Amino acid sequence: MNDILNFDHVSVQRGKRQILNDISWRVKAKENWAILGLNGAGKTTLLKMIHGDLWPTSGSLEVLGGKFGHISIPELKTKIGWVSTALQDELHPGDIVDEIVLSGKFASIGIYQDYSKDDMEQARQLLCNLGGEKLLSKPYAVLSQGERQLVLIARALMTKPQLLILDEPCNGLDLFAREELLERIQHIAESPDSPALLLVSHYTEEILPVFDHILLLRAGNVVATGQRNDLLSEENLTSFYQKPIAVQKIGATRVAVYPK
Ligand SMILES: Nc1ncnc2c1ncn2[C@@H]1O[C@H](COP(=O)(O)OP(=O)(O)OP(=O)(O)O)[C@@H](O)[C@H]1O
Repeated sequence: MNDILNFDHVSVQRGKRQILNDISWRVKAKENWAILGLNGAGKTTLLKMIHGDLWPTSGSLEVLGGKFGHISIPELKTKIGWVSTALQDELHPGDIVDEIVLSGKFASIGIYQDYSKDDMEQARQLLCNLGGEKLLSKPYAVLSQGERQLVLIARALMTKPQLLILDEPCNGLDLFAREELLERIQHIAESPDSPALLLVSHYTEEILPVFDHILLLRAGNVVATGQRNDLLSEENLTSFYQKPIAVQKIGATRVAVYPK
């Protein structure tokens, strides 16, 4: 089976600024990864590259078995689900939820192609599976932040992607909406045909156990990659953030961290 991602000495430079520096990172099939890094570490740049929105300045990158330079980027985009609050800004307030979900089939913002009854049924089913059945005919503008995220996840799943990117999916959610969304994500991860998941979050408590691997990114450099349980220790995170860090267990499997 192909790797999901294979970064081989990838760097990204803008002007004189090195945004990502010599990244070598492999994500194998069936692995789910979380990326941790402070503001400006380069997480969004990394995600944009995976999504084909920008190219490495040097090094070689393979996404879902296709090497950049040899693959069709529009085709790649249909294999990747993308959920981010930044995407919300691109939607039009008047768009109706079913159309937003359907647009995922074409990896576009509006619907520019014909869709079938089956597509419509799939969109409905995806929203129902996420608990959003009541949202189908609502305009996007009236949805709560949590509901908007559900719609974006349903949209991202329309093409049955091989990789689902969740860029700070809990941004702006209240305590309970966040737990609900995390439960939905857990549910997706546990389904037999789940895509590989890639999560970016600033908060370790959002890194569910299904995210079995972690990448620590600091100032454009990969500081560490490894198993979730190994990396989420006080010692590792103190060394990563370069400040004393306390790690507090939440329940059996999750942890919160804060500066000491
Ligand atoms: N096109 C560009 N030209 C110059 N600098 C850029 C460009 N794009 C990003 N940067 C810079 O690269 C750094 C990394 O940006 P990026 O958005 O990838 O960080 P991030 O880890 O996603 O941050 P945050 O957590 O705040 O979203 C930032 O300092 C940003 O200002």
